[in-house]
Amino acid sequence: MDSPASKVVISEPQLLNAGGSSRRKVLVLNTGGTIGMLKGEDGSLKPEPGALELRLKKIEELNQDIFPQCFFEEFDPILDSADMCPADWCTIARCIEQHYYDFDGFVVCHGTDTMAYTASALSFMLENLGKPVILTGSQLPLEEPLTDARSNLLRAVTFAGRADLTEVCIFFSSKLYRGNRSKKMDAGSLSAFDSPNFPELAVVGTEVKIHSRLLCNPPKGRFRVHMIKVTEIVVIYVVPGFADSIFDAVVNSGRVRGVVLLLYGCGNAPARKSSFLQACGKLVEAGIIVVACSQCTRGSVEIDKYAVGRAFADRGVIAGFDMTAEATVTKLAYLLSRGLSPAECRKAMMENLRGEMFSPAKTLAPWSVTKYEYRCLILLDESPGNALLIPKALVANVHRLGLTNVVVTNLDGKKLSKMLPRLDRVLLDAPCTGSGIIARDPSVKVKRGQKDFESHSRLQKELLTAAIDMVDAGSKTGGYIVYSTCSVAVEENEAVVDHALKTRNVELVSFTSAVNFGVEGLCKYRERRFHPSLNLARRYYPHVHNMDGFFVAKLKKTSNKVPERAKKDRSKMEDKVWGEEHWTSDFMDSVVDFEESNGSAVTKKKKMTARDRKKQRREELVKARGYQQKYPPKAKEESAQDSTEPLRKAKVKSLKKKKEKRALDQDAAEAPVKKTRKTNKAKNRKA
Ligand SMILES: NC(=O)C[C@H](N)C(=O)O
Repeated sequence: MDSPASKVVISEPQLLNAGGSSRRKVLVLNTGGTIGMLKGEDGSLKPEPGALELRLKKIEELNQDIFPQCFFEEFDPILDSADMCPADWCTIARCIEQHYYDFDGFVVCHGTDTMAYTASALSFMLENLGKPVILTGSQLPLEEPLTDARSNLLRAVTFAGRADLTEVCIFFSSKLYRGNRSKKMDAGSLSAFDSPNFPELAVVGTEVKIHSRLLCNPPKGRFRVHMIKVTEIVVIYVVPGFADSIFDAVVNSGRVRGVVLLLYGCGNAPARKSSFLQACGKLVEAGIIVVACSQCTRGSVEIDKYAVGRAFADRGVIAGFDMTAEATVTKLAYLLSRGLSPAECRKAMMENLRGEMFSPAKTLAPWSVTKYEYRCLILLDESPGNALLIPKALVANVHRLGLTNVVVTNLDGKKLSKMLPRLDRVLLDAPCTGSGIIARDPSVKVKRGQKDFESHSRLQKELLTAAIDMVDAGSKTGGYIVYSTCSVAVEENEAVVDHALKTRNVELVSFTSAVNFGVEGLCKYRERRFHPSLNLARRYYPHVHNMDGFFVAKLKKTSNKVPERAKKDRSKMEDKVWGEEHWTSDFMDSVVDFEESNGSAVTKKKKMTARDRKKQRREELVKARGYQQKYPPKAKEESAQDSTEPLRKAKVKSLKKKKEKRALDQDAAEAPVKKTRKTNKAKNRKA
């Protein structure tokens, strides 16, 4: 740390653009680099204080609503990044700490040459970071007409305004990378960066594609800043036939605290020449942390894969797995600066702290397995039996979780229990209707019908039963089944678990204290009743928990025996024979005759006569014409009687009688006239 550290004049940061204060606020901190350089008289590029701020203020687009409100601060002096040192990383970290609660995000303008080191260092120094810190720069100065600075900076600012990013990133040439995974790969290209062992977090094309599942989880603790004070770290790039005696100098100096060895391939070095091996042993004995990284940009160090590598592991050299050299060096410096003992430091070096590596050690923690030799089987529910297509997102998730020894298959999940030995744990994230994503995709409301819920529920019950059958109840490390769906439907959640509780020897158990949010599973829903222990399951709702709707239940298998299923009543009747020879008098007496009055089903079944049909049609017609409403039946109190039918019949009868009588009277009245006419006619004829 020989060069003097830069300072940030912490005053009031300068506002760069107009716009309402309702916009998110981003602080742009210029540390230097080509982005703000100007050509000197000799034609060489030099950092020019104030030049970047001036240029930025002229960018009209920054005033548009899509950009956050930007404020500006600058290093004093601003530096070519080749001149930056850990003290400058501390200056950046301090500036962020100072303004942490004033801004929603931070952009650090930085030279490209050591940007990956600064990004890695900041990722460790800023513990529990809950806001985006985006480093960016350019290969050409902002002054140049065809510069890449402008688009890099404008994009970096928009990413810094996002609430879902809570980590240190590098944005360069249309891609957003995790800071401690990135590397400057090209000295001349405008796409200078890459993150060789980890997918990019976002890609900018005609639209921005964020790979949300790769992002670091929001922090659970308070934001804290740690400074890097220990810088006595040596990086040795191993080449064939080099002199081992230089190691003595390292050991004898008494100052070196850490050594990063850049070895061949997956962590190999010459072991036949025992002097190198012995020298490494001496370093470890002296309390120096020796970490092996690879000279290859892609892949991971597996120090014990080859005999030559194993010899180093036996001497206490630890693997840096798939970390970049930049991340390894800065992580080592950070851990040593935190005052950890060599043993603690070695342990932490192999743990994944900020997404910088995928280390088995870290991922084993939630699985509470102490060895690395475990296997994770991932079953895809896509097209069972067809050629296996592993989705990119799955690969990315495996990386994110740091899973190793993963087997992916698309065999039929219901048959899997017969193909595998008993397992310790199974996580069944069952295929579901996805009703929980309603907030993100409201179209599920119309896409899913009752049949989907029923069919999914059936499949889920089968899969959960199969998953339980796969687990060994006697497992010392597990015997657990976790069932989850991204649905909020009772049919797909509580009903499925309840079915498992009835058909297998399992019980619901509570989650660890880490799962400290969500609401309890339902024990009753409308007419349905579930096992009371279903309150141990957890439900998550989009409108309450600000996430997709989700259900999760943890089951512990209590026995490998499959319980006898309770027989249904009808099974008792199976041995009854309905042959004629069994029609004994007793049997015939037991037959129940349904009375017409109370056996509505029987009456319904009675064949309708033409008269009945006519009557029914008439009633329907009357109803359709609304006569009932216009002339409601008077007999309200009459309805209190058993039936209105006899009354109605009596009324009809009397009406009929009246009608007949009237007709007779009419006939009687008409009859003499006819007679007279007849007599007249007869008289006439006679005459
Ligand atoms: N493109 C650049 O920014 C390179 C410059 N030398 C720097 O790292 O500061």
